[in-house]
Amino acid sequence: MEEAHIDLEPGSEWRFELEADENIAVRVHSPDPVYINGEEFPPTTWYPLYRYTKGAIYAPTAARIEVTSLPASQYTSTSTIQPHLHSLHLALERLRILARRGNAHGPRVMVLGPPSSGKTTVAKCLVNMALGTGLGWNVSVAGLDPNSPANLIPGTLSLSTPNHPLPSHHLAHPFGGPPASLPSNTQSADVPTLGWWYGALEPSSRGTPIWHKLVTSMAEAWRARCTEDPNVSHSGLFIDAPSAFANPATGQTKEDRSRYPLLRAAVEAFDVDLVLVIGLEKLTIELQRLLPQSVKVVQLPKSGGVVDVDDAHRELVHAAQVRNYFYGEPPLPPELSGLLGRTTPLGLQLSPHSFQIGWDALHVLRVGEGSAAPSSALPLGSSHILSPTRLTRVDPGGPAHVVRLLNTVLAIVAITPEDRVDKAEIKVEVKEEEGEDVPDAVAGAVDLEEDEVPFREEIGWREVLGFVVITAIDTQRKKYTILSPSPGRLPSTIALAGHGIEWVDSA
Ligand SMILES: Nc1ncnc2c1ncn2[C@@H]1O[C@H](COP(=O)(O)OP(=O)(O)OP(=O)(O)O)[C@@H](O)[C@H]1O
Repeated sequence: MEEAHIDLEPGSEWRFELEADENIAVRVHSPDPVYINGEEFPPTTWYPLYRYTKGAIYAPTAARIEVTSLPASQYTSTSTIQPHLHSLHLALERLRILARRGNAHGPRVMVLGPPSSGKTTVAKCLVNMALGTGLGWNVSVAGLDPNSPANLIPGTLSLSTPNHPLPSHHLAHPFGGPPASLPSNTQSADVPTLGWWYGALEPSSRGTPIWHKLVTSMAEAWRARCTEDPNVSHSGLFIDAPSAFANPATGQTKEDRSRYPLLRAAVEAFDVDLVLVIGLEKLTIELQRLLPQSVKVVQLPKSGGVVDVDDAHRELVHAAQVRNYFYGEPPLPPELSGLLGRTTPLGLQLSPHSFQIGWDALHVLRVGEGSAAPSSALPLGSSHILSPTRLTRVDPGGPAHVVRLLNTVLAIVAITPEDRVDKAEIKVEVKEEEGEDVPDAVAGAVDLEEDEVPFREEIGWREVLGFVVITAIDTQRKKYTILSPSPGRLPSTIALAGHGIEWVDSA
C-alpha cells in the first residue's frame, strides 16, 4: 500500500469520493485539531473510511494528514462553508448556555434544502460541534427524511439523542446506528434511538394524513424526553428535513391547499425557532414571510464539495442501512486490518437470527390501503367514507400478495388489549408455537378473521419495536422465513408493511 501525505493550508478542506474498491485510513500528524463533519480526529490514530464514502476533512490551521492510499477522486479546496458553520455553532452554543442557566429550552433548528445540497452534512457538523464542546450536551436529532434516514432504515423517521460526537467511517447512518443489544466499551456510533414507520421513501400527498400523525407522535415523544431530562431540553434539537419540504405543493390535499403544509406542520410540532435554508434564496424569503415572526429563517451557502448523489448510490446507501441494522457495523476491511499503530475503535458487529413463522402467527398490516365496495353497491345517495389511515390486512394467501411480501421489510409494533376494537372476536393470549422450526417465535399470538383488522388505527403511527425482513415464503406449509435482529420471540405479532421498502442481502 502506498501511503501519501497531504499538507492542508489553514482554512482548507481535503475532499474525497471513495469508489467500490477504495477503503482507506487517515491519520493526522500535526498538533492542531483537524475535523471530519465536525468530529475532531483523534491524534495519531488511524481513522478508517470505508468504500463509497464521500466527504471532506477540514483543517482550521495548517495541518498534515497521512492517507493509506490516495483515492482516484480527491482534491483540496479553500472554499469551505466551515467558518459559517462555526459562527452558527457559537451563536447556538450561547443559546444553549442561556437555556441551561434559565432552565429554558435550547435552540430547535431545522435544516432545509433541495436534494443533495448538504443538509445532512450541515446538521451533522452542528451536532458534532455541540457534542465536542465538553459541556455535556445531549442534543436531539429528528430524522424526518425517510429517503435518507438518520439512524434507522429507509422508510423510517427517527428521534435520537447522541451524547458523543458521531463518526463518519461509512455511508450508512450519518447520525449513528441504533444501539446494539450488547454492551459496548468502544466509542462506537451507537445512539439511543426511537423509530416510526412511514413505509415510503418520500412524503407525498397520499401519505399526508399518516405523516401528520407520525410527526405529532414523534414530537410528543421528544417533549416527554425533554421533561424527563432537562439537559435534553437545554441542549436543543436539529431536524434533518427531507428535500420534499422545499416543494410548496408536497403534502397539499383537497382540503388543504396552503403552501408548504408539511414543513409548517413540523415547525409547529417541534416548536422550531431557526430554519436554515441551504442555497435557495427564494425559499428563504418565502419562508420569512410565511412562518411566524418567532421563527428565524437564515440562508446558508451550499458547499462546493457536496456530491450530487444518483439513484444507484442511494440504493447502495439504503442496502447498507438495512444490513447495518441487522449485522451491526461492517468489519474493518482486510486491507486496513494490518495497519501499524492505533486505529479508531469501531462499533459492534451483530448476529441476526433467521427462523420460520406461520402465516397465521404474524399479522401483516398496511396503513391507508384497501378499497371499499363500489359505490354502485350502496343505497342511492350514500357514499363511502374511508379513513385515510385505516389499517388493512395483507393476506398472504393470494399469489400476488406472496410476491409482494417476499423481501419486504416489516416494522413490528406493540399492541395492548385496549387497541382491540370490540366487535372482533380476538383471542389475545400467549400462544407457544408448536413444531421444531418456531422455537419461542411469538410472544402473544392473535387469531384474526380473514381480512379483518380489529385494531385501532393508532397502531399505524405508534413508535416501532424493531424491524424484520421476510426472506422466504413457503406457500405449501404457509410459513414465512424471517430475519430478525435478535433470537427468541418476536416482541409482537403485529407487523406493518410499507410501500416497496425491500431488502435483499447481496453482501
Ligand atoms: N464539503 C464536502 N466535500 C465533499 N463531500 C461532501 C461535502 N459536503 C457533503 N459531501 C457529501 O455529499 C453527499 C451529499 O451530501 P448530504 O447527504 O449532506 O446532502 P443532503 O442534502 O442531505 O442529501 P439528500 O438530498 O440525499 O438528503 C454526501 O455523500 C456527503 O458526504
